[in-house]
Amino acid sequence: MTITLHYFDVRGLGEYIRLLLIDQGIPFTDHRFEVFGEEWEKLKKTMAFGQVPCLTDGNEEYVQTGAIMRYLGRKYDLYGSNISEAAYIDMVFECVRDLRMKYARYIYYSEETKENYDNVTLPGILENLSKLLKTKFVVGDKISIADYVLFEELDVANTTAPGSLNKFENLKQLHANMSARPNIKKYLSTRSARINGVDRQ
Ligand SMILES: N[C@@H](CCC(=O)N[C@@H](CS)C(=O)NCC(=O)O)C(=O)O
Repeated sequence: MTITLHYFDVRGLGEYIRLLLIDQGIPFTDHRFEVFGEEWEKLKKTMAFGQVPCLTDGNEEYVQTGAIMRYLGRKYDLYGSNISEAAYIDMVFECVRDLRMKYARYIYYSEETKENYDNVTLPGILENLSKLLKTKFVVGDKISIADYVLFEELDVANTTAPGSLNKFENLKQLHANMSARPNIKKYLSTRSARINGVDRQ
């Protein structure tokens, strides 16, 4: 079965999925297209909710980032060992999604100033995430879908607000651990994609 990820040529929500597939050494086609370009306008009409990311696996087609990540998590054993671990993974996952939502509101709709985002919103959520991260990975020493989303958002924070992780030793350590994983390290060394669909970060 061939897996294809359809997403814009930016990191955005698609990057969580790319990181998981790359880290796990799962072959896939990384189908990228220009943000709001001609190809997208055609593709949009075929998408269940008119949005991406979209993952096809054989004849099946999945949309909604959380659904795709959980599908891959279940398929490749990256979703904890029991329902309690899965719930913890979901807690972190949803907290990270809240952070992305705040970032999106700030970057796309200017709902807050950069100063407020960097000094109040971002550190507030990082503090919550730091409290949730008690072990090497989100659940013990086994990687899960939550580690990929957390890593991506920490990396975004580290780029858009340099130094923002400094107060949170465990988040910094997770960022370092994830960056050092061989497949991720190789990918990061060549990645040039923008973080989002607009020109500022
Ligand atoms: N709830 C969806 C949101 C997906 C979403 O907002 N996709 C954006 C890109 S990140 C999109 O497709 N925008 C283009 C459009 O709406 O035309 C998810 O989590 O996947």
